Amino acid sequence: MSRAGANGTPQVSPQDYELAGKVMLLGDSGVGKTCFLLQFKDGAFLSGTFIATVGIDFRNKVVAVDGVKVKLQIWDTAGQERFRSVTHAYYRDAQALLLLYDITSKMSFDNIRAWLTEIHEYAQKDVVIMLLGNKADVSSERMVRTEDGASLAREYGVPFMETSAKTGMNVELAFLAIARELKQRAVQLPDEPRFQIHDYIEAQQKRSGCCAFI
Ligand SMILES: Nc1nc2c(ncn2[C@@H]2O[C@H](COP(=O)(O)OP(=O)(O)OP(=O)(O)O)[C@@H](O)[C@H]2O)c(=O)[nH]1
Ligand SMILES: [Mg+2]
Repeated sequence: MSRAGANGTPQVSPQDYELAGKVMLLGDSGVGKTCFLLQFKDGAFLSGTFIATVGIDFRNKVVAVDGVKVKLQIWDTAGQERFRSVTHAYYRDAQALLLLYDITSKMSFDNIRAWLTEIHEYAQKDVVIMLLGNKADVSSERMVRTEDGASLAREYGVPFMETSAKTGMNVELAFLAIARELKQRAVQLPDEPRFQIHDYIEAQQKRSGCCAFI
């Protein structure tokens, strides 16, 4: 996390935000990373032909956390194996990683352990990780049970949610939870209780009447 202006980018001027953090989207090709980012950025879903990301791309979005503007610089990586060496180079700069699988693809879920091994190899030790089971809207083709996602996340001590880049379910919550965690790390007041990302997600999901699986 950096103060505004320390690593300003051309797309958002420094006065538009007070803190900045880098977030990376990871997971197998086709799990919905690009759609997840576009849903958050533009509130739109691109259905139809799947166009696999080549290499890496990023988008900025500024969100407000308790009156503090946090600029999330979100890196959308290619899930295809042949781009791995390109994306590895970016892990070290990331403060947060959203790791996605597709609930309709057992293989994408089985590969999560390998992704976590890569993360431990290449990312910063204190990186914030969140596991997301995407495409929750296609329940008829579900191949991964919600409990299995939740128990894998528990095993690794990371928060977990099912999401849909199509309907927008839990998309904003995932990014807001990350922004809040990054803000708390950057501006921790002495008497302020430590922010707990798990508790925050659970409370937000209860408020929205949705499902907490963390
Ligand atoms: N029903 C449904 N389809 C989705 C969802 N998210 C993505 N898709 C579809 O899944 C396909 C792959 O989505 P992408 O976002 O391009 O996948 P990706 O993870 O970026 O793939 P790579 O760039 O190759 O790593 C597309 O055809 C999307 O329309 C979702 O939440 N629900
Ligand atoms: Mg993509």
